[in-house]
Amino acid sequence: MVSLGLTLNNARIDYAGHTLFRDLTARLDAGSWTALLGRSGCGKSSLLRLLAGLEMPDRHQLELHTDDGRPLVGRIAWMAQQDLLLPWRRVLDNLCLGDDLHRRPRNVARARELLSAVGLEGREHSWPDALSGGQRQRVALARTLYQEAPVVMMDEPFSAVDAITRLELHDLASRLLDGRTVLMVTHDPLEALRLADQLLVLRPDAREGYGAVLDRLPGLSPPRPVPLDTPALQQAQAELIARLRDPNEAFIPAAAEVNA
Ligand SMILES: Nc1ncnc2c1ncn2[C@@H]1O[C@H](COP(=O)(O)OP(=O)(O)OP(=O)(O)O)[C@@H](O)[C@H]1O
Repeated sequence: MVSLGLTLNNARIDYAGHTLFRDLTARLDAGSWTALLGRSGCGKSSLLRLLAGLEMPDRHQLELHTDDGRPLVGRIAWMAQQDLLLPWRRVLDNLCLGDDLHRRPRNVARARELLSAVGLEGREHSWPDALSGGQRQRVALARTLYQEAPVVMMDEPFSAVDAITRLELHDLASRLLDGRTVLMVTHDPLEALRLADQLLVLRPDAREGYGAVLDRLPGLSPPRPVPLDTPALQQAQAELIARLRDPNEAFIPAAAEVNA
């Protein structure tokens, strides 16, 4: 699969006459992983939905450029906090849902391969209700990968599972999504720092009526995910939390660890 970079300019959303943000600009390099952070209600999910071309109420605007100049439509996979598995379809049927909807032939071998990659070999005929939350998120990850989209948008994909499962999913996602351009909303600074090549932080703009602005912060250097015992990870986590609390706080991971 060919990696695809994106540039967005002049992103704006207004809800009920209130400006959530305007004039936002960002660059998602081909094959890179970007974490989108910010306080609750600042507009992260709305920005993700805008980029993904999902339905937006009220006034909105976006100039989105793909590196190959072709439309992004049909080249995005979406993964949400809730696994969004259909309870009346077995695991394999959930993976192949897109094929069935578009009346395309299924690639059952690939679906099985992906289920095996996420540790669910032999569960293709299970009902979603018979799986744990972590297993269901693994199916959701396999379904995201099955779509073979070069761009993946994820809205708090690992927030509903326990801490250890979350770490396991970081390993899996990082390995399996390698080469895709990923934009992930997360509330978890550790998750952002372990996985992302750059961090985008939405924060309130001091200017009246402007809504939120987007700050770009560098990620830590590879490997991905950054191992938990990396000293720079602990330091960067503390700095990022301080920065999320107060946008004037410095965020300067040790120079040797900076990826930008
Ligand atoms: N469809 C909508 N109509 C009107 N207002 C909306 C709509 N969707 C979101 N909002 C408002 O826009 C603001 C931003 O919501 P959004 O869900 O994008 O924030 P968020 O940063 O993702 O929040 P959280 O971290 O809590 O998930 C909130 O004040 C929300 O109430």
